[in-house]
Amino acid sequence: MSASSPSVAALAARASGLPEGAVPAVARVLVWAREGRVRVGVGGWTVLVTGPRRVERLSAIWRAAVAARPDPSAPAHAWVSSVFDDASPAPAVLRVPARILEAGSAGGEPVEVPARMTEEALRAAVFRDACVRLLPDDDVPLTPEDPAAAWDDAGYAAGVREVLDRMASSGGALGKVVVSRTDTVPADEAALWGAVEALRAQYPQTWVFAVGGLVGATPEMLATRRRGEVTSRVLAGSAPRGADAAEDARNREHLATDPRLAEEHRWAARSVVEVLEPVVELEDVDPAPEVLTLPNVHHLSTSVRGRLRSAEGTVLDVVGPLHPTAAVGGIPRDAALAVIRDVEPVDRGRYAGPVGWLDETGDGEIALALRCGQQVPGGVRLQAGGGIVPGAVPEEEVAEVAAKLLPMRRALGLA
Ligand SMILES: C=C(O[C@H]1C=CC=C(C(=O)O)[C@@H]1O)C(=O)O
Repeated sequence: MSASSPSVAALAARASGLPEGAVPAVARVLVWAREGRVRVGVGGWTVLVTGPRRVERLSAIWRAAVAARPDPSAPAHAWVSSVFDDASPAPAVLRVPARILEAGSAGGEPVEVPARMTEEALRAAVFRDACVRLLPDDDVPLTPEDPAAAWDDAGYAAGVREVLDRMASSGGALGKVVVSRTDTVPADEAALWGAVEALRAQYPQTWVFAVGGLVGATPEMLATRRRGEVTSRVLAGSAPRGADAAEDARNREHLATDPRLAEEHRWAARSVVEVLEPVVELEDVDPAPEVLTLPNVHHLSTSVRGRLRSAEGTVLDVVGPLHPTAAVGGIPRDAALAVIRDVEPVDRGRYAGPVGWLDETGDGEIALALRCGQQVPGGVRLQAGGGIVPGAVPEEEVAEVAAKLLPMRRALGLA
């Protein structure tokens, strides 16, 4: 980031037309940032969706709203953040800002991103769906929190053991379950804005986002769609960063060669390839993984790319059947989901759900909401998880999740 590029909070204040020094609430601002470029959206409308097939319904609502506008070909832009589990009481969110500003790494004046939506068009798009609420502003109600229900380290280790027991008694039917935990910390608005800035500066390889108070820096891209081209970045299998260069190289080498981690990764990559293949002409149906090194952790990473077989739909229609991938759910998917619902003490809400943006053509970028925190009354609920496969060691899993919580803890000034 260049010294002359504005902070995200300053950009949001400017987009909101606030006086010098005033800053809007994080939960009301939309952010999407990567490698020095940042977009913020403010004002506009909020669509809240509950019930099944939320990602596909968000796509249908967006397409209907675009088509219902006076000029359906004019630019339009929305942010989305869906829940991990369709059974969650928390709503999926479609935010349509009234104003969008973008700033680049080269500095210079922020530019206005043209976008035109009307309340009438959104009303026309949602009126048939009884499980949808259209709010006439930028408010996304925060869900109350019960930190007493959350696991501590010992609770998480016990949860991992429970999952390993269930795998053993499944006779091999249950191959992988991603288990996650929460950590609710106090944070005010200034700390959250500071976190957005710190994540941008420290994790340029990730996508930094804020939607309805869910703030994070995710390294995992479910799907991008751009003029018929689709890409996906699958992550699964992790190793800690070393304390020095030699230990770091050993950890990286272990990740690149360990058969259990390779198997865990292959499952996750296969689950994405199998879902995409019917709708995307893939360049390679058996792509090889690489090691992605982030400041806090190494990951096995596979890039999948190809061309859409049909121009219909939106990036959310690509994502709907993919979610939840084995990187956040497990294998087999439904059995793993049932275990997650049963074992985890706190509903995931929008953690590990699809998060990103899309435009009037249906193009966009939808990542997985990982390495993030959800603003709750008085603080932020951080959440991270890890893939559990037979042979996993609970204490190592505790350490892995701590490493994944670190970006947010550090960004909030807590570590
Ligand atoms: C579920 C998370 O990470 C997933 C993504 C990458 C690597 C993972 C792993 O190695 O277990 C997880 O599947 C999380 O960060 O909360």
